[in-house]
Amino acid sequence: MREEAPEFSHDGFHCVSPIELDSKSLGCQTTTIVGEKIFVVGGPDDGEGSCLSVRVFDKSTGKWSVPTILGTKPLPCKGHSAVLLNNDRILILKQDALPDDCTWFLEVDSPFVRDQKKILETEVVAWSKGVKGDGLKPVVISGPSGVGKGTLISKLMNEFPHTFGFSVSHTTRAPRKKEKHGVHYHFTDQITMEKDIREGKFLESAQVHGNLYGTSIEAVEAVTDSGKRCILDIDVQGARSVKASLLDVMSIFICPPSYEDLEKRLRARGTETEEQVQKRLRNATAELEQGKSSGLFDHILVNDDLETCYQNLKTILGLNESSDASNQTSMEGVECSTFQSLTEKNQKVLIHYNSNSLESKTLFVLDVSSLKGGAPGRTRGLSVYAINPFTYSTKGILGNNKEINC
Ligand SMILES: Nc1nc2c(ncn2[C@@H]2O[C@H](COP(=O)(O)OP(=O)(O)O)[C@@H](O)[C@H]2O)c(=O)[nH]1
Ligand SMILES: Nc1ncnc2c1ncn2[C@@H]1O[C@H](COP(=O)(O)OP(=O)(O)O)[C@@H](O)[C@H]1O
Repeated sequence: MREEAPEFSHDGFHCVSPIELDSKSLGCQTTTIVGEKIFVVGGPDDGEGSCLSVRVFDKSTGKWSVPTILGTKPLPCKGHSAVLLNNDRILILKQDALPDDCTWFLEVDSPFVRDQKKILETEVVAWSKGVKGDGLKPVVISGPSGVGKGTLISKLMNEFPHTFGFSVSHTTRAPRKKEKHGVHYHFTDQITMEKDIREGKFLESAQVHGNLYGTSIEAVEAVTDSGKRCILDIDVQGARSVKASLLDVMSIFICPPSYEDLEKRLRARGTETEEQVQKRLRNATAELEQGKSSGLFDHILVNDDLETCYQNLKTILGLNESSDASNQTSMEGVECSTFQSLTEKNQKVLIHYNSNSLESKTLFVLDVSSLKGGAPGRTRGLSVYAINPFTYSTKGILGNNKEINC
């Protein structure tokens, strides 16, 4: 599926049309046609591997463009193969990548990309890493200031360090004494943050207690890409925005046993001025009303006795004392170093190896019929299984297939 397109030129970088490229001498580049557009992934090899750059040729206007690219980008690789799925995303299989980093999706017309195109009024594509199995939904934890969200999250992360990762938000509020930049928050200023929000870098953002807070897409993807379940500590407005977004989450609202207890905890923490304490307590009334009544949250927990609340949280999250549910998302067993091309038919993608290695290798099929999630975040539901190349014929599995080579 290759088509003529004129010479691409952007910011002084020149590249011949996709049809003329010689992948051996110029590095790995794939072209994929989606309706009126041709998506070109990768470019001339600069000696450090292809950076999987993306360019788009619009057949209707005859113009090239470099789209806005959302999501965490894949690390460079020696080469890749590409195949279009569902007319809205391109499956990219990286060569010589670690097993849990070889399967990626470049969304070109998914619901998230369509939304972002409207907001940003430009060509948009989004990267999303593919993971085996259903993975686990990110967890949103909300509740009024001082209710104990941070305390509960710390306990969870200490007990299950390999399972959970914290989504580090951005905020314009000043750091507290023990808070570290990049660990508790990315501390930033209003102008920078507003610019980043306009550029589509944030999954959600809200004005809370007089400061701007927000979850960047990168913050969530950094956690999910490390194979951990993402925890977001965000306010009720943020929880509402996330629920309305395409990120599929589990949401939990934490209540205090009483308003008086909340006030006591907030004052005992001693991190806010009296004025800030008053503001947080005033806001707590509305937050509690919204949190409890709107059906916004999947679960509501009362944090009276800390240990009891923590055990209830663990039950909701499906944890028991001895299990650390990490590593559920690895793609172990998939050999990414020697494949040559992909063939797709009926939502199954066959990974072809070069003929020399075929005799000693097992073939793998990626079943993409039950994909879930996607940008922003990972694409879950990928199933991988091996087939014996000597007992199955390619045609038998896939019928008359189309093939896209690197
Ligand atoms: N919407 C949104 N709220 C956030 C985010 N990060 C933190 N918050 C919320 O902002 C509020 C104030 O947070 P913070 O200043 O750390 O105070 P604390 O909750 O009293 O520790 C809390 O309700 C947090 O859940 C974010 O990225 N987005
Ligand atoms: N169940 C509880 N009982 C008594 N104090 C608590 C409880 N949970 C948390 N705290 C205390 O309340 C204060 C506020 O908790 P924190 O986790 O900072 O709240 P949040 O993150 O929701 O603002 C902290 O000093 C914490 O030690």
